[in-house]
Amino acid sequence: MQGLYVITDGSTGDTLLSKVEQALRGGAAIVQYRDKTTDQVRREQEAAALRSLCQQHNALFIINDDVALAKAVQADGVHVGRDDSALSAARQALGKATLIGVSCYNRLELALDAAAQGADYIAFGSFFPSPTKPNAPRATLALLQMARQQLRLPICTIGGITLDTAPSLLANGADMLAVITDVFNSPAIAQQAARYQALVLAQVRGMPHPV
Ligand SMILES: Cc1ncc(COP(=O)(O)OP(=O)(O)O)c(N)n1
Ligand SMILES: Cc1ncsc1CCOP(=O)(O)O
Ligand SMILES: [Mg+2]
Repeated sequence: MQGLYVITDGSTGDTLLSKVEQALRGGAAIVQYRDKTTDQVRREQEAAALRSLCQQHNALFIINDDVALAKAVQADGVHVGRDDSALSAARQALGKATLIGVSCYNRLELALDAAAQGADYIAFGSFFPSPTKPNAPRATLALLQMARQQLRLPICTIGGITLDTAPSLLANGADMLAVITDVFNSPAIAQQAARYQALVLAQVRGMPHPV
């Protein structure tokens, strides 16, 4: 797993679909549906629509928090944090073929534990002040470097990421850049997503080839 990982910004209905479609056109590799409401009917409709949109663009589709919804719409994966289902329960409900991502905040020990329990990727953050989650714990580039050395799993970074800060995350071992505001608040979403994908490609191309 690698590239721009966009997370929906709370938009609903046609606005949501249009914003995600633009991000996918720009090259987003992964889309997470993050909707904190309890409107189950709308949530299921939107998740199903986003799933087909992602399929059309060969992007992975991940559901935030809700293991049952991920199962209902056959999403590619689910993302869980400390207030959500345990990784073991999510794995039991979803099986081996579904991706499970785990939030590890600023704690390497959580990531090592998640890796040992079979997580498919782990996420650290917030790396920068986040307009979406201003009180999120702050992670450092030093933590990211250590995690890169100790973990074989794909590493996702999140929190206040912009085009200016993204290169520092990629240079220190991030595989994925999870972004809400800097993509979905952009007046030109597709172009903004394409700029992120270009940064990821530049990093991959600049990396020394394994011997
Ligand atoms: C890719 C990614 N990383 C971290 C989070 C945060 O998850 P969590 O701590 O469960 O907080 P909420 O997003 O549920 O408020 C995420 N969603 N995605
Ligand atoms: C869900 C989440 N977890 C830590 S920061 C964050 C929000 C990231 O959004 P933004 O890109 O707007 O800072
Ligand atoms: Mg959560």
